[in-house]
Amino acid sequence: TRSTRPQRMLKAVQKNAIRGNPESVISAIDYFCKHSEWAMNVGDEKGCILDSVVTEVDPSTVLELGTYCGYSTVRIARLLSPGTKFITVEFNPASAEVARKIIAYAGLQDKVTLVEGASGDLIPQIKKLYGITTFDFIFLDHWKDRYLPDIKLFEEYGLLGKGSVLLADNVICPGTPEYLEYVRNSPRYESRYYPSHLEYTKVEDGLEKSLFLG
Ligand SMILES: Cc1ccc(Cc2cc(O)c(O)c(C(=O)NC/C=C/[C@H]3O[C@@H](n4cnc5c(N)ncnc54)[C@H](O)[C@@H]3O)c2)cc1
Ligand SMILES: [Mg+2]
Repeated sequence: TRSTRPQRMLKAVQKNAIRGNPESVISAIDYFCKHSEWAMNVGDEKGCILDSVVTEVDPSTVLELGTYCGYSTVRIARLLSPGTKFITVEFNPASAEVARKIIAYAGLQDKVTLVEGASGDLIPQIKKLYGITTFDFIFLDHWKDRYLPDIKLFEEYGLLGKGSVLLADNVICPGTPEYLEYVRNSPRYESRYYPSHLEYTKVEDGLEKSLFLG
């Protein structure tokens, strides 16, 4: 049967990247997306903004919603200090399997806990299951209509602390209007928009960084 795009992306990583070298895995995926098949990774342009925010926050606890193939997982994990707790959530088993292999190929499997499931089911259990009280950094890149309900779950379950940073992909394209309206108007957040482009295209897109004020 025909392979899937994530499987072809994995093949490209295994063929073109150097095992244990996260930079080469990132470059191999970006090359695949630019020259073979577009895929919905955060990409190199927005990826550099992601890198700078992760470096600035230097988090001890990280949550990513929407692992997909693990591209942003690798970008984030390669920057984390030893001992950082990093959970990434993916509900499509096929995507999760490809992501596990790409993360392992980059040599970052010991830094990442990939949880298969839906964010809405997992978030209420994170404290109990993983002993995490609050997240220092959260990257949202899953279904766009889940951003708002999930940030409300973070608040409800006390997973945000003063200074927690949320970074949301695709706030322009595909767009997350309700989420943007919420974080930009809530007195509990200080938000800033980072203009960029939809991965591997010239279409306008950007990231929204929101600081939880407590
Ligand atoms: C019109 C249009 C279409 C597409 C684009 C291009 C474009 C550009 C982008 O950067 C994009 O991030 C997206 C996009 O749709 N991303 C959705 C990403 C989903 C992945 O996350 C998984 N997932 C989805 N909800 C959950 C959830 N609750 N719990 C756990 N995992 C979840 C899925 O299993 C997928 O692995 C699209 C631009 C414009
Ligand atoms: Mg995205």
